[in-house]
Amino acid sequence: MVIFIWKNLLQTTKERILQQRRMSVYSQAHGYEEELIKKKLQQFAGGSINLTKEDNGIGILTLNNPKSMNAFTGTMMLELQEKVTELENWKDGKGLIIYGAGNTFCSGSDLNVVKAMSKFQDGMNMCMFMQNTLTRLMRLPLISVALVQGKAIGGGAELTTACDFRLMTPGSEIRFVHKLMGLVPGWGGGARLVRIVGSRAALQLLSGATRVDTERALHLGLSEETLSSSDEAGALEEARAWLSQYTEGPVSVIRAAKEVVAGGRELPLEAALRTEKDIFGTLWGGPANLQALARSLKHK
Ligand SMILES: CC[C@H](C(=O)O)C(=O)SCCNC(=O)CCNC(=O)[C@H](O)C(C)(C)COP(=O)(O)OP(=O)(O)OC[C@H]1O[C@@H](n2cnc3c(N)ncnc32)[C@H](O)[C@@H]1OP(=O)(O)O
Repeated sequence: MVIFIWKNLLQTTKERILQQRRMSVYSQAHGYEEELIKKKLQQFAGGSINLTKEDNGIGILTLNNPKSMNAFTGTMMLELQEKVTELENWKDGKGLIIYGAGNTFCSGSDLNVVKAMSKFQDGMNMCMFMQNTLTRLMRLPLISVALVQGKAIGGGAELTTACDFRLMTPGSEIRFVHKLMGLVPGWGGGARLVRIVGSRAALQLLSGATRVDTERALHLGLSEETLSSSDEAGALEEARAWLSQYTEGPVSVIRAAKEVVAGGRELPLEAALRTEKDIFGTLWGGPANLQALARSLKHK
């Protein structure tokens, strides 16, 4: 019995590691040294990333380092990776809201970490670590929303692009300040921005380090909506209500919808079509499908 449980546990762990690798961009083959960068990031402590999983299937991820405008310390980067793993294993999840504590979103990497990691290989490893984490976040079978209050700067702006949608509160802004630091985005925010706003607008935002206010974000399609609340509790409630219009319904169907879109977003057409067929197959003749067929089929 003990051997059976042990073997099962090993198998599950192995499957999880394989799944994480499948969802990531970089491995050792790309010169990525994950254990080394994790050890280094551990040295820069402070703040936290908190996750609450609500009964309605919506997860709330809080960036919590308000004294530094929620800048990412090393341990926050590590915690973000852990929370993404937890979300990958949350089978009842349908949606995710990411927001920052203290009425502001995130001011990117902690500048103390940036300064201490100025060696080439450290920068490359940190870049690959964050790209892996944010790619896995983007590929979660959850409909995700970045709730932008205050400022989303540098890596904070990049994080918003790893979500399916962005909602902004009055007076908030998104700004890719990398040019002003002699850089370009490194957390995958440049590549994702092109897919959200198109290459011309993305080039303007990166090469101009342009402040994107709520009006411009709406115009560019970077934001879905400007919320009416400016305070944390009110904005969070509005974001929940906005998201719930898309997360209402059976878990299997909502997650499948996200997976089909994620495939369509990233894969060449034929591969996306095959992915869609496979996901369709998981629903056809399933409980949600049969229940719907048994009900009235008029969609008035
Ligand atoms: C490798 C690039 C990386 C990436 O994209 O991958 C990055 O993200 S690099 C970081 C990019 N971000 C910045 O450069 C932000 C720098 N900070 C600012 O421009 C301002 O602080 C701002 C606009 C975020 C907020 O300005 P505001 O006037 O509203 O507040 P304060 O400046 O007084 O800030 C309060 C407090 O927070 C500290 N702070 C803010 N951002 C960071 C940060 N990224 N790292 C560390 N600390 C940060 C700021 O120093 C103040 O602390 P205090 O002790 O009061 O001086």
